[in-house]
Amino acid sequence: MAIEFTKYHGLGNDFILIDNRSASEPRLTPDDAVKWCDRHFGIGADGVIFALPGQDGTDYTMRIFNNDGSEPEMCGNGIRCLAKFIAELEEITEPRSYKIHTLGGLITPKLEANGLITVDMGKPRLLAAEIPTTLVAANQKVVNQPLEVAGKTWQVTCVNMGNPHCITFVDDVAAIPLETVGPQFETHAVFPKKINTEFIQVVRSDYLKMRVWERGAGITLACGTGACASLVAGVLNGKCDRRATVELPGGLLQIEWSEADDRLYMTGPAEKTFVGQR
Ligand SMILES: N[C@H](CCC[C@H](N)C(=O)O)C(=O)O
Repeated sequence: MAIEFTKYHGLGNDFILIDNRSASEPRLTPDDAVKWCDRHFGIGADGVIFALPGQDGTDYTMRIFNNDGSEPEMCGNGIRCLAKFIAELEEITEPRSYKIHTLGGLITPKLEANGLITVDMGKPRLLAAEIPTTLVAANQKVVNQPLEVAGKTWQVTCVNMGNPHCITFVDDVAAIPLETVGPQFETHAVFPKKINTEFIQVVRSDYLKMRVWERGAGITLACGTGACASLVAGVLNGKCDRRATVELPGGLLQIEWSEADDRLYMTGPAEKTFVGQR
């Protein structure tokens, strides 16, 4: 039987969204996700996102499969797309928040009157055991630590935003050979659950430029959890303010790491591109 889907993107980080409210398990398997995400033989996407019934008092549950079939804990651009998708399913037009259960914890996106979505992304986790990584002792933070990748020593900072991130500050993000170094970071032995890798150029203390190699998806045009992790890394290294614009190849995100509650807040768009069935 054909399955309906809606295609969304958050700054070019694109997803196939599936209405999964009638079942507690995703309607597609990880292998299906690989086929559906193929940009030549399938629909084409960075991942598949399922709107499942809520649990533990939440409105909904989000599960996501990367386009390699792996299942990450969280997705920042994806949860903005999910919020808009749900509002469409519920025929809601006025601003409202949703409590979403994810494998990375409770995440709360809020539809704003201006069409943007502000997401409470929760608190960063900074200890090596929480990333996870074996780069330093389990109870230590990973800030500005040397890591050998592709024959070069990089100074890295690691942050978990539900999913794991490794951030490196560089003078010119455009000069980074992402296709070469990305996979070698992703599968490095010090990251037992693999890693998302962000390269950051500090333009001003309130403006960062970012490129990303995503775990399970490769080069994407934007990464919401990565933008949050990168701002945290910038603050930890004394390179940026707690509120900054992050410029990604797909567009801009506004990120704040609240001093008051230690939580990250991300504001950005989500756009519907088409509907279909397969
Ligand atoms: N590939 C990521 C999940 C998607 C994250 C990204 N698209 C975002 O917007 O946060 C991972 O395996 O952790």
